[in-house]
Amino acid sequence: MAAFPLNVISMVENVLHKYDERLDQRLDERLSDTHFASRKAKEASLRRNEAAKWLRNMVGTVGGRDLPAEPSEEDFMAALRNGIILCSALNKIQPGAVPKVVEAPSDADVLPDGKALSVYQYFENVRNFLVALERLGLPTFETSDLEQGGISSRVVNCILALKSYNEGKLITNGLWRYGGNVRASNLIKPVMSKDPEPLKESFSSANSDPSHEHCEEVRHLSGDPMSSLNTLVHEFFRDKKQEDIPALIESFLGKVMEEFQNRMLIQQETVCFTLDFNLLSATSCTALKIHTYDRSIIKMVDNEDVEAKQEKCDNVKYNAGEEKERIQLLKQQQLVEQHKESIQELKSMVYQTKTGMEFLQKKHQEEIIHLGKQLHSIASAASGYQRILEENRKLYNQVQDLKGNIRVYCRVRPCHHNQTSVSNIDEGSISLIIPSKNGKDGKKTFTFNRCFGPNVTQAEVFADTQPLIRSVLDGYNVCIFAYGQTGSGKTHTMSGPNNPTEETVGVNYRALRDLFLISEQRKDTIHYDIRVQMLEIYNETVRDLLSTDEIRNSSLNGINVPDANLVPVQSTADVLSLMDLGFKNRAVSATAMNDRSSRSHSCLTVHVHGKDLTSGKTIRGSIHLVDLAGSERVDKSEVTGDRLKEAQHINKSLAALGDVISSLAQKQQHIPYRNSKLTQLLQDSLGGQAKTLMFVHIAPEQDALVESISTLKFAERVSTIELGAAKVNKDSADVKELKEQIANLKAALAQKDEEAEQFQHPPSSKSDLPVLKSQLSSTTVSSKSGSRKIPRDDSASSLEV
Ligand SMILES: Nc1ncnc2c1ncn2[C@@H]1O[C@H](COP(=O)(O)OP(=O)(O)OP(=O)(O)O)[C@@H](O)[C@H]1O
Repeated sequence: MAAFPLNVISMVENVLHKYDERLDQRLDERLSDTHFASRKAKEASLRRNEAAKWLRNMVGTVGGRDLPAEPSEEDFMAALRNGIILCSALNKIQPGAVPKVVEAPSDADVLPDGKALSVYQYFENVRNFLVALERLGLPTFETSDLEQGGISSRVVNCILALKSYNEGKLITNGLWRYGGNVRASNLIKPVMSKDPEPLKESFSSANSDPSHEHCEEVRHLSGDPMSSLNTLVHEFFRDKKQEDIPALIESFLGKVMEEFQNRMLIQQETVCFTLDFNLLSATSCTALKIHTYDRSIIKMVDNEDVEAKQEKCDNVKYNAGEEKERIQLLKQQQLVEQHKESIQELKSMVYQTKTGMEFLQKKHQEEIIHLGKQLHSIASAASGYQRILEENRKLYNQVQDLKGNIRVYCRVRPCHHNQTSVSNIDEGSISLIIPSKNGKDGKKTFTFNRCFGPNVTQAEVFADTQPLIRSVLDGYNVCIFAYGQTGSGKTHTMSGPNNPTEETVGVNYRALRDLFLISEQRKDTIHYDIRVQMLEIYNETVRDLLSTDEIRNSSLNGINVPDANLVPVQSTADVLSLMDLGFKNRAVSATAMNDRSSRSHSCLTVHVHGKDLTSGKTIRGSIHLVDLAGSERVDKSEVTGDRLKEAQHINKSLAALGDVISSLAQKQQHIPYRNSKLTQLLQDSLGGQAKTLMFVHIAPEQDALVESISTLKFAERVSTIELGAAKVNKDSADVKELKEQIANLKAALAQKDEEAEQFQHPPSSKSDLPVLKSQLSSTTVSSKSGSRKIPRDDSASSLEV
């Protein structure tokens, strides 16, 4: 039984070691992170350095080789591998512990195969060292731990235990006990045994160990600190039966493990607490060390002197200071790590934001392109809308053409002073402000085919008139006349201002220019004969403005003034010089209201006779460009005498025009064309199958409001007149042939007349001739002028000039 204790201790250590490993493993699992691993490695290197330092102090240079102060794990193991340093250190502490140390060979002794000697040394020295340690009850290690891949921490633990043993020996003067409460290092790291065999095997091996008695003996002799535990165990098992021992050991170990668990729990809690402050293993070790040292010191107080205690305290404080520095360093490192992590996070946020921005930019670009496309389609839809509006207007005009209504365009000249009576003008309507006595101004709106404001140019006004000019060359009768009170802009529209420029020239000039342009374009297919007539109606008398001589009354041209001069023209310039002549002849006199006011109605008529060069068909068209005299209120114009008479005539003729228009509007049977020369002149254009356009003019000044309203009312009535669809004045080939036959007959008849006159003096049958002449008179073509008289409706009797 006496042989058991050592092996029991060893077994206890094995069990504790296993248990400790399990605890470590659990802790490692809980604390498994890279920081912990690195700190563990640091801790191991510190411990290794501590062991190396102590060995250097103890043995100095061995075999000419110096152990490095801070060796790497590999260097450390290599230095200890031959066991010389270890044995030397142990012999210094416990002289003779290793009786024979195989020294390192000198260079000369080195065998060619140096490895063989090295293995021998290693085996002998290390084995002896471990046996000696075992005898001292100190933790040992496996010989293989000194090899590469061995557990170096066991070796370090062993050396540090030896160091503690030495220190304890010094302090307690040889009474230091390894193990029990005072074995500080055991609390930090439980002692490792070289032999973790199962319990039963340990027993049997312990039983068969022949050296146990010797060990016991040595322990007693050397004052071995294990002796008390051994004695205790020995005493405990002395009276026990052999077969009960395993059960007893197990119960004993159970108690030991319970105690160990409690201690480990404290360690674990300390580690966890330290973890909470992110100061992992270093702090826990430090805390445990301090705690252990403190406990050691407290225990030592009873037996040790104050000096030793003080030294220990200093040691502890020094260690604590070092640990504090280390903790601070770790804290800083951790802060740096945290900052690095934050920077990393920020970087990833910046990257994400950048990516987001790029995505948004891309999306915005796509949206802009999409919007651009939409805008484009809206713009084209808008232009399409404008085009449709324009087409609508044209269609409306075409409908008007088909219905034969007189087209009415309203034009407002610029206001001569600030107060205007016109509130609004848009494309088809004009609104006038109607002041009322109660201060609430009213508004009256009039609708026409087109309305032109004060800023509309001459070209824009003519643009809507242009298609009518083409119609003249296609064989239609067209009448454009300007109506409005005196000074409202009639002459400006029809002729332009005094000394007109290319931009300001009026409808007359533009119409004629177009006529010549189109006739020139068609000259290869149609030959046009264009003649101009210029008349005025002054005080109910029709005057030929193109004749300075007496006006002949001989030509019959299918117009209402057959005897007026019809002057052939080749170009616009010809027409302009004729117009000059006509204006000079026109009766113009100054009035208080408008010093350019013409006191007569003027009418420029262009007759077009076209002959198709291939078919021989002929067409006749004409255009009347009429500038009516201005209506005026006699009382307002302050005229007397002749001027009063002129004004009365003008008003009378305009009233007659109004009557004709209202009769036409009411579709009456009898239309009073004959009531004035003006209505007679315009008869074809008002009631016939012509295309008629009236420019109604408004003076926007407020004092002209009454005239403006009556003018616009009159114009509205005019716009309702249906003329019937316009017809082309075309002669068919048959009619043409008949006309030629008539001409031939006429010539033959004239010839016969002459012959008869020659043979019969005085002719007895002369009375027949007038009858024949009268029968033919309506179809006679003047050989001088080349014009013809077309049979006419009774109501459209010719005007006398
Ligand atoms: N649209 C316009 N733009 C600029 N000036 C204009 C316009 N219409 C008329 N005027 C000017 O107003 C004045 C009167 O115009 P205009 O002589 O044409 O009137 P009118 O109706 O012919 O007069 P009257 O009936 O007495 O002959 C002229 O000086 C003319 O230049």
